[in-house]
Amino acid sequence: MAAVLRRGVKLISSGSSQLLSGGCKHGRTSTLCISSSRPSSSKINVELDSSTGIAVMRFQNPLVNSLNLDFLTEICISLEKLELDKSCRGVILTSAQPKIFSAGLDILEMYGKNPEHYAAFWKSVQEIWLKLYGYSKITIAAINGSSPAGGCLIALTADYRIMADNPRYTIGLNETQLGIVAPFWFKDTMLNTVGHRTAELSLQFGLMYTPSDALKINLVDLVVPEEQVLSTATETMTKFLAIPGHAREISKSMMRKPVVDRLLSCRDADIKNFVSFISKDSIQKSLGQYLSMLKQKKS
Ligand SMILES: CCCCCCCCC/C=C/C(=O)SCCNC(=O)CCNC(=O)[C@H](O)C(C)(C)COP(=O)(O)OP(=O)(O)OC[C@H]1O[C@@H](n2cnc3c(N)ncnc32)[C@H](O)[C@@H]1OP(=O)(O)O
Repeated sequence: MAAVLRRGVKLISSGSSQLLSGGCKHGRTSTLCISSSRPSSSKINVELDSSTGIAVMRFQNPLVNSLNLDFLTEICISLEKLELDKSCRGVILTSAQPKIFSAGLDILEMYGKNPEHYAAFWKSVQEIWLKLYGYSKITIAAINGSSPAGGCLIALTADYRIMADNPRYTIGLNETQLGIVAPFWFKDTMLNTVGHRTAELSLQFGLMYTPSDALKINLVDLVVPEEQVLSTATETMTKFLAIPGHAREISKSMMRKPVVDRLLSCRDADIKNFVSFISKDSIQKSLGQYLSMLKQKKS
């Protein structure tokens, strides 16, 4: 998978992404950059500081980092590469888009399409969750904007969540507000983070929380001024990295594996369930109304 381009520079190419080691310099540290072979179309940017082993993965899928099939696939491929790369010890997930961490699943992937498309899309949603929730390396979400539904799920898979202290930003699993239902593995991820009662209320009402409220229910671990989100994430990563890696990794797996295994044991059934649910006329109608509401909000 890796090809040596010149001394200290390696290229790993898969799909639309390339991984260059030692190819860029940022300040005093040499970094490893992943960018698209067609830079203008890349939906993520990854920089790995080879001196610390910390990678920063920035989501850059305009306008709002909505998670469509291509974007999910690109994130997954990059995560896989980083997981295989021995020089990477942890990944910080953040956004390059202003004010938005991720708008969640791209509603257009779930609206007005055929069952084959819904199945392929849902498989990629499963894939990203399985990859992130079961990720062997440390992940920290540097939440520098709003993060509804699938965006919240991505943040929830991280080992630690740091959110920008801006009351305009909200985070939560708001699926019921769209007339849809967070599947059991979204629910389990929430439950394992905030506890049963809070998850139950949160899911039924589709609650979105401001950073300070999210902190109160442990949906995020830390709220810091916006300009400090990334530096705090790096400091926190350093603390994680001080723990013997093998022991930390086994502890993480012990907490998460049963939940991961639960989805692994019924992936096909879960896809069938999603396709049948999302194809219902009533659900399509709800999604259509929600999309119109989003558009009207502007006018
Ligand atoms: C039984 C179980 C079985 C399984 C049952 C099924 C389970 C499904 C689980 C679903 C999980 C999800 O993530 S569902 C997705 C939930 N996501 C949301 O509800 C987010 C909705 N969006 C927002 O709240 C806002 O857009 C927000 C992200 C905060 C940004 O606000 P802004 O004012 O900055 O920007 P806006 O003007 O609103 O948005 C900019 C443009 O992006 C579009 N846009 C915004 N969010 C979008 C999205 N998620 N998908 C597509 N497009 C989106 C808008 O329509 C605009 O399009 P133009 O007008 O064309 O420019």
